Amino acid sequence: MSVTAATKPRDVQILPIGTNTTILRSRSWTRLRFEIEYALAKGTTANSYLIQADKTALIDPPGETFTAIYLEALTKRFDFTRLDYVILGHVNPNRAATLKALLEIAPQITFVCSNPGAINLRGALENQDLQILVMRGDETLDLGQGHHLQFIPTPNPRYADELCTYDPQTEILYSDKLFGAHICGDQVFDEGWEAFYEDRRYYFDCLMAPHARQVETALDKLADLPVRMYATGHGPLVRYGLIELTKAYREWTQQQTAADTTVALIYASAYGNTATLAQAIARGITKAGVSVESINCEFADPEEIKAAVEKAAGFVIGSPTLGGHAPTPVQTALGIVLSSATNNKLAGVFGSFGWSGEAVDLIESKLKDAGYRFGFDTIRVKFKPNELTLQTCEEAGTDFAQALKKAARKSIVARQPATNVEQAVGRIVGSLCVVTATQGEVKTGMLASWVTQASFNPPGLTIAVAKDRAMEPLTHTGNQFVVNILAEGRELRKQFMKTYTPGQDRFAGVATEESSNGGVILTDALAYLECTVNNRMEVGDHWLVYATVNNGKVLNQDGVTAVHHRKSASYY
Ligand SMILES: Cc1cc2nc3c(=O)[nH]c(=O)nc-3n(C[C@H](O)[C@H](O)[C@H](O)COP(=O)(O)O)c2cc1C
Repeated sequence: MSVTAATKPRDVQILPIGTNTTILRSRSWTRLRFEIEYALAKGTTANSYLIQADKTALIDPPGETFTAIYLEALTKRFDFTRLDYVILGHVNPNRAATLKALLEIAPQITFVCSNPGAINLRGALENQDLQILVMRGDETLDLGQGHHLQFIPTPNPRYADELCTYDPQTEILYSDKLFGAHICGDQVFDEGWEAFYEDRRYYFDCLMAPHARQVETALDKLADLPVRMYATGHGPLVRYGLIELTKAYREWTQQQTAADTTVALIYASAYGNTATLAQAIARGITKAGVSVESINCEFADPEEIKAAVEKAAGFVIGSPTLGGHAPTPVQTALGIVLSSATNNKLAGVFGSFGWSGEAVDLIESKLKDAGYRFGFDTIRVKFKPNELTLQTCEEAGTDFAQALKKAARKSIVARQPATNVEQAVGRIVGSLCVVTATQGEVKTGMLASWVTQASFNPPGLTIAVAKDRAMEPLTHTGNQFVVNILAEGRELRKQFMKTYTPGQDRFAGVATEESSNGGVILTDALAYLECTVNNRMEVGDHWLVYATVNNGKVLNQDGVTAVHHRKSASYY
């Protein structure tokens, strides 16, 4: 049997990367969890580092799915009685099992983390007596032989305890969540870094864009360090493309902070489920060109919440239900929202619950009573989200953003007549197609008329996909889709011109078959083409997706290709 990503076992890859410095990459070849940041399904690596100078420090041991194999790999190369410090870029409950196991074999460990990290750590390990060195920004840690470590707190709403570590000996910045990517492979460094660009951008869009302001502050704090390498928490290390990636992070954050329309995304999450929903909603909003100011109300002060709500065109509140209530920080935030948000702002509510879900009901009813309009139907998810609930969240976020953009356009100008250029460009015609794609349980389809043959050998085509289309996440390099070319006639066209609610089945009532690449063939189409995405290019408000055609067939020999005629380039 051949070893594919789906069957490849998890392992730990070990390599020296600098003086006295080793990386241990815990590799997961398949999608790790149902969180939007893993949606490209390329696996990931949890990167940990070992610095062995006069003193020894271990940075960021992995989560519990790796506890056994990670410790086994380390035991073969390292004497645990020599381990002095464990440095944590952030503390998440998932790491607790590994840290507890480490403490058992090396009880002398001193943990090194930020102040909020220390609070999380004592909670996660259920131990108030841990030895912890708290790094607030000015303190350093000398491991000897030039490894005089500096620490830079880079907090954000999702990881309030984030801490970067800089080693002047090797000029390595241990950047935790910053600059990462979810990709698994044999390559440790980023030679040929352009190939990772798409994944890094997607990772940024999911994880960084909703708190671009804090990312900008982090970039400012890190700007003066002479860094030779970003030792990231996930994916290949950044060495060759360091300058370009730093510049790209600046540009991407500025795109967010400069956007005209903002949504305040206010939430709390005790166990991470509501935070996962928040991230998917944020992704849906930002991909439609509206920026998100995300606020974790556990760590935000009232003034910050008030300012974000006043500035925003809409707000979305998320809460878990704990003991029949919304947690106190959410109740406080709701009070601030009700007293500071005028009721022409668009509202949305979501949350994870276990059995009764009172928190979401309470927030929804208070907002309704206060007269707010809702940008999507309230989202209630039982415990952990799955692929479908995440898709629903993403699409709900996009609907929310589109409603805001529409309102903003209306308030500026009545529809302007098409310009000469728009009229002329509008005369370009394309055949009318329905592009369909499947990933796991998610099936989607969209009407497209910007489909063009692009190459003959291999047979290839381009499709322009608007950035806010539901389909967009399924059109990344390596994804497969089917182009169903429609025949003249309105039936199929009508089905896909409807407006769909988030997560709604777009194929209900339509005759379909499964294609050999797992996609959806519309049996009543004129022809279909099975394609694999080869490349994508950012072109203004669209992604231009180049795909090669692996298979295809004419289904209706007598039909004529439906063509989409328009009067102007400014609408579809
Ligand atoms: C201590 C505790 C109390 C809970 N109380 C409720 C409850 O009263 N009603 C309910 O629907 N779910 C309850 N749950 C389930 C949580 O709402 C559920 O685990 C949810 O996914 C947590 O979301 P979070 O990960 O964003 O914190 C409770 C869970 C815990 C741990």
